[in-house]
Amino acid sequence: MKTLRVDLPGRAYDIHIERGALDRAGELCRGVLPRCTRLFVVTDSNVAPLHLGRVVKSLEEAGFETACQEIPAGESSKSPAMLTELWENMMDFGLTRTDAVVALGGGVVGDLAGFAAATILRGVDFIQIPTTLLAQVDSSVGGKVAVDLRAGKNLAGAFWQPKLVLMDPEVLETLPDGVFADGMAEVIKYGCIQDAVFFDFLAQRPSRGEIMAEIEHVLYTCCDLKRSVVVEDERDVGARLVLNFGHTLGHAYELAGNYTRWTHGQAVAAGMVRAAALGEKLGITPAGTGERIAALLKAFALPTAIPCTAEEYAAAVGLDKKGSGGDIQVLLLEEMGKAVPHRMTKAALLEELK
Ligand SMILES: NC(=O)c1ccc[n+]([C@@H]2O[C@H](COP(=O)([O-])OP(=O)(O)OC[C@H]3O[C@@H](n4cnc5c(N)ncnc54)[C@H](O)[C@@H]3O)[C@@H](O)[C@H]2O)c1
Ligand SMILES: O=C(O)C(=O)C[C@@H](O)[C@H](O)[C@H](O)COP(=O)(O)O
Ligand SMILES: [Zn+2]
Repeated sequence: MKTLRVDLPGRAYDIHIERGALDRAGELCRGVLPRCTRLFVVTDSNVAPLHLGRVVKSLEEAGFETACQEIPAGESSKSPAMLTELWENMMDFGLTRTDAVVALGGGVVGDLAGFAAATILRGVDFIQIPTTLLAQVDSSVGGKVAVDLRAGKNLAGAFWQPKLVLMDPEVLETLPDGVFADGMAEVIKYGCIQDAVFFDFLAQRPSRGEIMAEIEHVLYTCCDLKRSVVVEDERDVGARLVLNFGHTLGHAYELAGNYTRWTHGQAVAAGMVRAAALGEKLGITPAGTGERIAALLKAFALPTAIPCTAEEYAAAVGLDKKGSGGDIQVLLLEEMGKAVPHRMTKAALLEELK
């Protein structure tokens, strides 16, 4: 069992990593929600049959009254329409300001349920129980919650920190290989942006079996890296920007695939390789860095290039939250393990991407 503290003033919380933790969800939630009587649990159609029963049993044994909403699995559920449905069902359940929302699932469930928690009754407590590798190493930590709009990804959202992140590495055993690989894209991202030693550690373990043999170390390392930047810059204006490495172009690839062709992890994988190539061309990233990243991504069958038109790049660059006016901050690697924001005009970036 390992615990990390996200030490934000007034909003500090633990990331609890423990095999079998799903069966302790009740007592662990009770520890951070002493006055709560009702829990509204959001999960999806794949996770519900696999893991929901154990969680609800444990929550009810700890004295919580529960209601569960199972959303259809997939990115299309991260929508304003689904958010409205959640709000209405929360009120029908009788949720009050001292009650809470539980997100049991991957990044889609976490982002959607988290935004519902941030907004219902002007904000109620929220617990993250991430069940994908991506959600465990990235989306459940740091409080970015959102839904997608027609125009693009994560365009309506909030910063709303959970009261607890409870992760059970055993739930990763039921993941399809492709979903495990999506998580590896964000795992590899941490090596690229913050920790060259961790990148080498991953490069020496280029398979699901080898990563799972060290899973507690992997989860702890990624969450610790994310925790460190979130504590420094919760609102994503400085240090936290590094977590967006590969995402400006990644969001363009998700858009190019109409949010169905490519998963977030796949799009980020190709986005990191393209960003490394851009950095190499601009003389900021050491030659050969993109190849090293691509080789590791390929070991997990992740794409290293995704077709995208100039219009799709322009649309995504225009919506990127790191942009203001005609400028954008692109994350580039100064060296393996060190990402830096690089300010350039949107026009110059689009020219480079041609
Ligand atoms: N908030 C953040 O900081 C942040 C960070 C990274 C990504 N994201 C968002 O996260 C989303 C992607 O998350 P994701 O990759 O977890 O996708 P996802 O939530 O769609 O989950 C992927 C698939 O795995 C299934 N699944 C989940 N847990 C399972 C389990 N234990 N066993 C079997 N199947 C399981 C799901 O039903 C789904 O079909 C994107 O919307 C992305 O924008 C947010
Ligand atoms: O937590 C962060 O900060 C991140 O940027 C993590 C990313 O992996 C994640 O995909 C995030 O949702 C992207 O946010 P956005 O601000 O680019 O919408
Ligand atoms: Zn991401």
